[in-house]
Amino acid sequence: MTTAQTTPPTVPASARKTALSVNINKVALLRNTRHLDIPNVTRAAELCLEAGAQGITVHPRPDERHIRPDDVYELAALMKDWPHCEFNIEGNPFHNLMDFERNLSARGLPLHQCTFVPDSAEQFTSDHGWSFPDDAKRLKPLIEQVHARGVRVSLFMDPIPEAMVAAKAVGADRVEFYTESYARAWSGPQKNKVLSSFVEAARAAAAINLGVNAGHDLNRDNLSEFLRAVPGVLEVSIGHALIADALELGYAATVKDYLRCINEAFTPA
Ligand SMILES: CC(=O)[C@@H](O)[C@H](O)COP(=O)(O)O
Ligand SMILES: NCC(=O)COP(=O)(O)O
Repeated sequence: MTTAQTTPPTVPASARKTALSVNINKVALLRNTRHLDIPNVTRAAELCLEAGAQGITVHPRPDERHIRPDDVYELAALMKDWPHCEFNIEGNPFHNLMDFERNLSARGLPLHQCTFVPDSAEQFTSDHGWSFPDDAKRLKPLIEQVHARGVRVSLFMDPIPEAMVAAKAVGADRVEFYTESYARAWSGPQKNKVLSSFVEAARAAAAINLGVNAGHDLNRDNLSEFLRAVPGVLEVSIGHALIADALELGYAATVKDYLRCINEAFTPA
């Protein structure tokens, strides 16, 4: 029995409150502009966890523009002190992601979730999900390898209802909805139309017991409305806007305000 296939949750996904996983890529980006280890990435993660974040996410890109290999292993060591919180690593499994997953397992360091993202090595930022059926055959064995080491697999996906069955068929435990289209539409007339695609995709995922995460360009303005509308989101991973907010408010106050936004979505209107 792997972690990925552990006993189903006692609380139905639709009733569970969404977990906040803080992506700390941008702390590393700032750190990398000097040779001083300021700001310290691990300390940033610790402060976010102390403030109530339920997880930490990193996306160690091949060009090491922000998160570097040492950050991954130091953060995993930190997570040993936070057994009820999760460590999520994002990346392209055909680049460097599998090496991190294998090495963490070999070193006995915690890793709870791998999020497969189809980014090219030099991509500016993540901007699309996996394509089915094109990607199915090559993804399936990698998902099996990660499962064999007891780690959950989430596939970064656009909110396409028909694609949920294909994601489940290749063995994914969850999908992570790429939410940039929602963030871009949030202040305009297309918001509800765009939001409905996420609602339909979430319903399609729930119908086949496929978990739903979400992330990219979520912030304190758009988060509550998304979670109130889209059923059963288990985890949001938020980095860019949250770290920008923390430059103004500090990590602790910022994390608590994002948790407030999440709680607001689960509070009857
Ligand atoms: C997969 C995704 O949408 C983001 O988590 C991604 O990690 C952002 O990467 P950058 O922080 O390099 O823009
Ligand atoms: N998977 C999304 C993530 O980890 C952070 O995305 P963003 O908030 O930095 O856009």
